[in-house]
Amino acid sequence: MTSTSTTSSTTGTGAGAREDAGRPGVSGAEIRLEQVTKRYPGQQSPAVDSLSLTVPAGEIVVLVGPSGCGKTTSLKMVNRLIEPTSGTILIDGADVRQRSADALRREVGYVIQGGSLFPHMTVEKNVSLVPKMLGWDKRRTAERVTELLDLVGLDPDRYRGRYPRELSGGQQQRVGVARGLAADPPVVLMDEPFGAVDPITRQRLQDELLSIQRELRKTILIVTHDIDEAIKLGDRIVILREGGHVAQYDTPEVVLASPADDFVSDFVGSGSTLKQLSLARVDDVDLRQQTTARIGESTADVRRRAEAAGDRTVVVLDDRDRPRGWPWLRQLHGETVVEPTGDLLTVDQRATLNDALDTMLSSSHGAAVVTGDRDRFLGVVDFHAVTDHVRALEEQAERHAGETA
Ligand SMILES: Nc1ncnc2c1ncn2[C@@H]1O[C@H](COP(=O)(O)OP(=O)(O)OP(=O)(O)O)[C@@H](O)[C@H]1O
Repeated sequence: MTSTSTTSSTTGTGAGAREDAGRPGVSGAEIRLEQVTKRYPGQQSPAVDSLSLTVPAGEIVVLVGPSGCGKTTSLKMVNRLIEPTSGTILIDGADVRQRSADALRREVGYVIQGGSLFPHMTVEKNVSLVPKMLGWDKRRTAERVTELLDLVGLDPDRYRGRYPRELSGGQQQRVGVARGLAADPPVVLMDEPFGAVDPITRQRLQDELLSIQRELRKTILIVTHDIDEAIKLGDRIVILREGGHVAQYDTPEVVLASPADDFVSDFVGSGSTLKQLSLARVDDVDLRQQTTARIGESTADVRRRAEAAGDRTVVVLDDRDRPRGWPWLRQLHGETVVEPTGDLLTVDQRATLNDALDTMLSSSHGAAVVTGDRDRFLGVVDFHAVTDHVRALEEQAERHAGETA
């Protein structure tokens, strides 16, 4: 794979992108910007100057760069919240200027920082806004709300009637994501979607977005100023410098390993082993198998199974295979397994090893439970897995240094 760094014409270069387009399971549509310029009235130089960029269908592409480099302007031109001064933007090959407002609403979801929910509307009303504008009937809209709240990890019965002020920042952001996905658009634009929440919630929301994307395979264009977020979320990242000029557009691996120039390497920071942990995902390492138990199951049976496997803990699952607790055997009292209390720290299989490490450090188990689609249990990631991975990275680096010496 090669890295591209050109300001005039930039397209995805990695192997995965093109092969995905049109493949079953990909519901996204390609976005193409052709020499797009935005000159705000009264400004000497353009905010975005002749930007050309192709976002392949079904991928997450992240626009990242210093403040004022034109990220938000570029994003908002895609759904015409800002009109370009010149140039063309195509979605699925067709010019966005030819689309009616309704067509754009259907095709492009929009998520911004904090969810920006209407405070006087319930969660249900907020999520139904676009379907209503598109004339969906009540039943279809209500079903869609249920489906979406479930998808973003909010119990529909519990949350649909609540007002935004009755939700935490992270929950409001989840509703914002649900609203952006409401009309099932092939393209979703996100502007600093997780900027307004604390770091742990941010990590969870990022994991959830990756998990949702595994199911939906939309084309998602995200703006952030946080390079770690870009590395974690992006199939590809676009590093912009002032004036919306592309400094580099490539996969996070290539950007980290071979920054196009000093601007990129300064922006990305040094390629330490820890940063490399942001590139590896939990599902890149071997998960430890772990005895599981069901709520209501005989405690004696569970204990026998765990002891036979040499486990001192069990992961308790609900009827949808979602982890509910992670007690030590000595904490299993009574005849049957009950819903455990206490901390259960989970990470999504697409979480980075960096996030997993953070989670493990705050767990009394020195490990974290790994979940996949719809929060289903997959196994356990522990320090051994991370240290093995670091060792492999170091060996690889030494070999590389040996070859180039
Ligand atoms: N409505 C406007 N009128 C005039 N100039 C504007 C307007 N909106 C943005 N700009 C200017 O255009 C440039 C790009 O702004 P933009 O918001 O796209 O950058 P950004 O990379 O998203 O920045 P940040 O990370 O700080 O949000 C900046 O210099 C900004 O001052």
